Amino acid sequence: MLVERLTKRYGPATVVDDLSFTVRPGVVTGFLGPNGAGKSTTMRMMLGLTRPDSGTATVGGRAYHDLTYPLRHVGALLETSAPHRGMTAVGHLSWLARSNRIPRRRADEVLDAVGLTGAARKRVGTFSLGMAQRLGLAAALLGDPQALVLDEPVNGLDAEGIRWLRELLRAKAAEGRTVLVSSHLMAEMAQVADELIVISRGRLLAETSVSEFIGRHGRTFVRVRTPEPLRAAQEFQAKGATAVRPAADGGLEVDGLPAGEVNRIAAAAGVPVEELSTHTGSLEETFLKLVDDGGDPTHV
Ligand SMILES: Nc1ncnc2c1ncn2[C@@H]1O[C@H](COP(=O)(O)OP(=O)(O)OP(=O)(O)O)[C@@H](O)[C@H]1O
Repeated sequence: MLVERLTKRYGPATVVDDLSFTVRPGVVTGFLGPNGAGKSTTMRMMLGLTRPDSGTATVGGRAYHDLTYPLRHVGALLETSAPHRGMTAVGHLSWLARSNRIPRRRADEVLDAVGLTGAARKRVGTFSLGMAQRLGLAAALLGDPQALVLDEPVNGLDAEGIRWLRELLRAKAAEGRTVLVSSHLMAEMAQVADELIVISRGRLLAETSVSEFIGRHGRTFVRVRTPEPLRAAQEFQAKGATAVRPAADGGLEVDGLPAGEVNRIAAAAGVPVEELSTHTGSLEETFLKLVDDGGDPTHV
């Protein structure tokens, strides 16, 4: 999936601003951004539901609206794609299948895949949020598409549902499919995504792997517990630490030195070390820091 210089304005507000990125097959790509960053608008433009002011979005080289039977190419879950409340789950999926010339048996198959076989004949209006979300995923999977575009699919799922979804997305990527999944839940994204596209105020902040993103923007420090924190802090600072902070538990956080070096410095100074570990900032911290840095792409 290729997004090239997409721009969308609503009145005076530019909600998607000259945005370009590539979503590769075979991996799960997380689409991250704070609320209102423009994720849903971008996904809607990728799916031909919102018209861009400029720029293009293509799937396998074709625009979504050029696909005769789009569900066979791209499966989508959007916040607004709720089926009619009076329909049964299987009725809704059968109707979708018919409209895209997909065999009717796929409705049963995808209901089974999302764990809704028991609710197949219930009216969608009676569904819990989690069940509705599973039905939305079933619709996305219906045409056995090569690409999936899922807007906040975790919404409404319980812990077991989230685990299930994570495995499903990984399995689809492992089959060589293209999987784009948006979320504002960073911790969740860190567990499921391989690649990240980060936007803020409609602009691209980062297009990178999760580990590279944390490595480049995350804060890595060494945590040391010692009965002589003052003397230890002086030693670390004298030997190249860029900062030494007291931690809440009475230990120290040392920036700018690898753990082995911290250990050697302490040993050479005769400072006893009770505990030594390296910490990497979580995706949550990393993301908030990046967005706080002003959302200026030159920071990346
Ligand atoms: N149809 C519309 N008319 C006017 N403004 C809109 C419309 N759709 C979206 N916006 C505005 O565009 C901005 C981006 O919204 P969008 O829903 O794309 O963000 P998002 O990153 O998906 O956020 P969230 O996680 O809150 O859904 C918001 O400020 C929103 O109010």
